[in-house]
Amino acid sequence: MKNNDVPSTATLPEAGPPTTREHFAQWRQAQDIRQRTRLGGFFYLVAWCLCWGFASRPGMHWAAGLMVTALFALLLLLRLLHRLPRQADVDVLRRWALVHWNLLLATALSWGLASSWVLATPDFGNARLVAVVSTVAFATAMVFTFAMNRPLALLGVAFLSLPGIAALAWHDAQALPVVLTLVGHLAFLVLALRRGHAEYHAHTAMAFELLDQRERFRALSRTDGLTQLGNRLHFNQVLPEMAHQAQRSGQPLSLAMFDIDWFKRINDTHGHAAGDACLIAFSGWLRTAFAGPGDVLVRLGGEEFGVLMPGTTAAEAWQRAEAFRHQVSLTPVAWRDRHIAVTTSGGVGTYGVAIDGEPEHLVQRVDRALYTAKARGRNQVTQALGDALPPQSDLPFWAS
Ligand SMILES: Nc1nc2c(ncn2[C@@H]2O[C@H](COP(=O)(O)OP(=O)(O)OP(=O)(O)O)[C@@H](O)[C@H]2O)c(=O)[nH]1
Repeated sequence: MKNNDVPSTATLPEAGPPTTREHFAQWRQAQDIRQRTRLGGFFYLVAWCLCWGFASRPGMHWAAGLMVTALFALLLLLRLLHRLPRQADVDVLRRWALVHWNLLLATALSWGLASSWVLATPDFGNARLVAVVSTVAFATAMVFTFAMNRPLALLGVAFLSLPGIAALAWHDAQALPVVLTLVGHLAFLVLALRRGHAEYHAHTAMAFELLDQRERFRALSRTDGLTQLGNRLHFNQVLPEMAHQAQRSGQPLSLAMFDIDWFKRINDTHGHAAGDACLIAFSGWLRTAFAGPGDVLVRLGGEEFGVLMPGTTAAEAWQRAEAFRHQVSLTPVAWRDRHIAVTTSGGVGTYGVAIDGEPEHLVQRVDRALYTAKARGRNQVTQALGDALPPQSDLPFWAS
């Protein structure tokens, strides 16, 4: 971002949600998957332990049972350990989601195979009911929790349900009503997934619209409509941040304030539209003259402008302001068939914790310097009291 523009929708704070539609959708999906996957792994482990523990002859299958327990414990651990990357771009998020989906599908397939073993093995006795009920619960949860990715959720449901249904149909002729009920439930889940998927993405799109509009309004509320520079609200927000940053980094932070001289006279002589043209031209000159990295330009109100220059010493700031003033005095504003001569007065100051304390004090010092420049006859730049004056050798030739 160029700092002389107010923050756009593409420049949210680091911790905020992404600001492009695709990035936001991917970010939100990853967040939802991460949040919704937390408890899932526990349920599979618990359901398996119930099946195994309530088998009528559990001792017969201790080795296999233990291995399945270890498998679900491992999958649970992997799901918990697979954390979301911070500040990730779209591709990183997409890859993360894919890896996590693989863990979810591996868990679903493991459950499908384990439950089919339970259902096909008479030793498990009443635990077979636990397996059927758990399968129904897991498949339903898969549809309602992970509807964001329809094909993968469908695959998960198939992994969870089909092995058990096949085992029941194959090994137990009396289970036909149960099999039919499970197939009916499966059909309901497919339909529910279709609707849930559409609703999930509609909701995400709406959330993005709201966020985007909020950012647009925020940027608009901080932009001056005539010059498209930041406005005073923007200035009031960035000044303390930049002062704090300067304090932390030990780098200087300078402020220049400019006021167009005899602006009322320009309005009265050439009309309000000509005055507006001067303000627009003036802001364009500011953009050209103060295009340093991190420079922040604002229209403080009326015909008054401010420039925050991070990493700029008092002497450098004064030189830049003085060079700008000189350039303005040489460049008339072309408006219709006229050339309107414009001059500006300026005040310059550098933030110092010892002198200023609060950044607002720097504004007062620079404002006073600006009024001194006006009082001394205009078309000049004055250094704020408390700042070190630039050595004479550093002054440009026209100012010495
Ligand atoms: N065209 C135009 N005029 C504006 C705008 N905002 C403020 N003004 C005018 O700017 C003028 C400012 O006049 P003053 O505050 O008296 O200052 P000045 O005439 O520049 O005199 P000094 O600052 O003392 O040199 C007023 O006439 C305002 O109406 C604007 O957006 N467009």
